[in-house]
Parts: sequence; structure tokens; C-alpha cells
Amino acid sequence: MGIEFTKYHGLGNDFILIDNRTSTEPCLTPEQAVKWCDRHFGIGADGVIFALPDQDGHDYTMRIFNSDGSEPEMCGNGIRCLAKFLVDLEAADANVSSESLLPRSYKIHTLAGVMVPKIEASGQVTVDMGQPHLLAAEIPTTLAVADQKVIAQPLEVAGQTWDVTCVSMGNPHCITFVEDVAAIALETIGPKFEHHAVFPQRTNTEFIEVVRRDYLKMRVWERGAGITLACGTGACAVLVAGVLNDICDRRATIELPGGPLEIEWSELDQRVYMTGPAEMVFAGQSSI
Ligand SMILES: N[C@@H](CCC[C@H](N)C(=O)O)C(=O)O
Repeated sequence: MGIEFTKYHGLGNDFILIDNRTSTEPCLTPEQAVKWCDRHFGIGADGVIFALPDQDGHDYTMRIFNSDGSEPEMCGNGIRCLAKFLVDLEAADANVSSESLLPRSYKIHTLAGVMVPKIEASGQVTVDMGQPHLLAAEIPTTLAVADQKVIAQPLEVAGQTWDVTCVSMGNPHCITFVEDVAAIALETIGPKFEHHAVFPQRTNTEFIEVVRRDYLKMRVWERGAGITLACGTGACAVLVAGVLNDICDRRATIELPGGPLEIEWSELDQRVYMTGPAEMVFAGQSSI
């Protein structure tokens, strides 16, 4: 007998979900999470997500380990998967179908604050991702002085100068707009951004081609996970960066290798809203 898990994905950004509701500490160590995420010797995933009990009056707490064992503050695709996982767990507990509980929303405590995913009857999940953080100290980055924003700032990486905009959605993102996103050598350039000295907590990096003001193509190198098929916090950060650079609307489709996400940066409350799918793949037990 091992630990029970369920695998979900959001646009191919895949996670191992664990029902950790009876303990406030994750039941795996970061080292175990690395083994579980291994695509050859383990289950295979971009990260492991733990559904922990309520803290401070919210419904549940989310913790996540990246596939390298590091712990990010937030995960956009992951929180949509977690919402689906929670409704599936609650449906199983009540011996009813998950669909009968929809629409359902949760207040989830994360290391980046409280996030509110809502699963619609259609199965799509919209998440209130909160307000973006834009000051250099909040990213964090040393590319500007602490109380300044980093918008279209030149950065030398791999012998090239890139204009970068930095946005935190609770986790750090460095966004650069390019002519042709398919031409980017992500595998070699991505790690150089991630470990650049100007990002003391490393960074996620998004390469963006603006097709229209409401349609952007994105490829991502994730901190702690490398190339992934989608990144929810990344797509939110990209829309914010596009608005700050006046090259996209406040509502746009971000097309990722795994599919599209709809993102809106509301003028009313300055919060970012992300809508996309989350799918269950399989369940099992593991003792690795
Ligand atoms: N894939 C995620 C982001 C996961 C965390 C990221 N790798 C980090 O270290 O910040 C998403 O969908 O947001």
C-alpha cells in the first residue's frame, strides 16, 4: 500500500494531487516529490499539489512542490486542478456526482494569499488571482530600485539584449515580447533567465508574440520545472505586462502550447481573472 494520488492537468501543465486534508503538513518531502514527478522513474508531472485543511477561516490550503522540489508561492493551472479535485473529493464523500455540486467556488489559502477558483457548470474554472505586484522589490528583481516598476527594461542574456517587463502574481515572472515565438531556443535560453543574477529568487520566463491586441502566443520556461505546456500565473503576468507596454487589451486570449487561457485584468478592482479547463487523468497509489 502506498499513498493515494490523482493526476490532473490544465492544458497539459500536469500535477499529482494528494488528499492531505487530515494533516497541516504535506505528506511528501520535496525529495519524494522530485521522484514522483520524474517522467521515467516516477509518475511524471510538473509538480505535486497538496490539498490541506483550512487555515485562517478559508475552505482549504494549497501547497505545491515544483518537479525540482522547490516550493512556489502559487500555481494558476494547479489551482484550477485543485478546485476540480476538491469537488471530486466532496462528491465522493457525499456519494453524489461532481456535476451535481456545480457551480462551486472555494477560498484557497496559498503562500501568495487567498485565491478564489469557481468551477462553472460547464466544467471551466475561473480563478480570481488577485492583484498583480509590480514593484522591483515585490518581484523580486534588482533590475530597478526597490519601489520602481520594471517595464521594457534592457537585460543581457546569452549575448543578446532583451526588453523585459517583470510582474509578480505571487510568484516571479519575466516577460519579453519577440517577433517569432517559435524561433526561441527555450531549452538553452530559459535556464539563463531563470538563474540570472538580477532574480534573487529565480524567475519564470515568458516569451510572447503579439498576434493581435486580444490574442497573444506564449512559450514558457518555468522556474523549477523547465519547459511546460502552459503556465496560468505566467499567462496572467503576460496580460498585465502587455497592458503596461500598451500592446494588448485588458482582456485577451493567451495561446499556450497546451491550449488557450482567457485572461482579464479588471479595470474595476485591478484583479486578474483567469478562465480555463482542468481535467482528471488517472488515479493510483505510489510508495516511491
Ligand atoms: N505552472 C504554474 C506555475 C508553477 C510555479 C512556478 N514553476 C514557480 O516556481 O513559480 C502555473 O500554472 O501558474
